[in-house]
Amino acid sequence: MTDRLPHEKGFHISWDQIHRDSRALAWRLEQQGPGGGQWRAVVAITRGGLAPAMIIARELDIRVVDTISVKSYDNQTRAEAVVLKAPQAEIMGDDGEGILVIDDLVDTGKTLELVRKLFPKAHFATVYAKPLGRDMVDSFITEVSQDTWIFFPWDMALQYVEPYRGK
Ligand SMILES: O=P(O)(O)OC[C@H]1O[C@H](OP(=O)(O)OP(=O)(O)O)[C@H](O)[C@@H]1O
Ligand code: HPA
Ligand SMILES: [Mg+2]
Repeated sequence: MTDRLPHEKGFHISWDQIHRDSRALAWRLEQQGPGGGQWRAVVAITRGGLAPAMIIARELDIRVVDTISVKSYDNQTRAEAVVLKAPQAEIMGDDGEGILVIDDLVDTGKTLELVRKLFPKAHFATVYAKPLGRDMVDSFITEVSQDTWIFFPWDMALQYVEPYRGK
């Protein structure tokens, strides 16, 4: 299945912004570990979840960090989500209880739906969320509208722009 979603607006996130928003998410997650204690591990949904997961693991002093690789988009075109690499079975346990699964954003929710099926008791957190996928995530920081495409700093480069008052 593939479908092309219209994205009327762009939301451009700087490194500074994702750092601040990921820290805010870490602080929100601090009290929510199993029994109010420490999370057993952080699992990043690669690739987009890697940078936020690193910041969150650092803030919460979690040293066990693993990844699950899910691919679901080619540029702005959505395709069926597939797991390309699973996290270590000993880390995840039977159902993911006590594990913090981190992604940069939830859009349609298909990626998280797939990971949730595998680890139903994990806690799912994203930095940004769109309305269609919001119910798939347990914690997030900022919501944007469904017709907004979020541009992350790792996908962008600084470049010259002409002055507003041209020649
Ligand atoms: O809620 P959904 O509609 O499933 O979309 C959200 C997912 O899509 C993007 O990943 P992508 O599959 O593009 O891979 P990437 O992280 O490697 O860029 C994003 O990083 C999320 O993981
Ligand atoms: O808005 C988005 N931005 C970047 N990657 C994405 N993957 C799904 N939605 C998005
Ligand atoms: Mg991703």
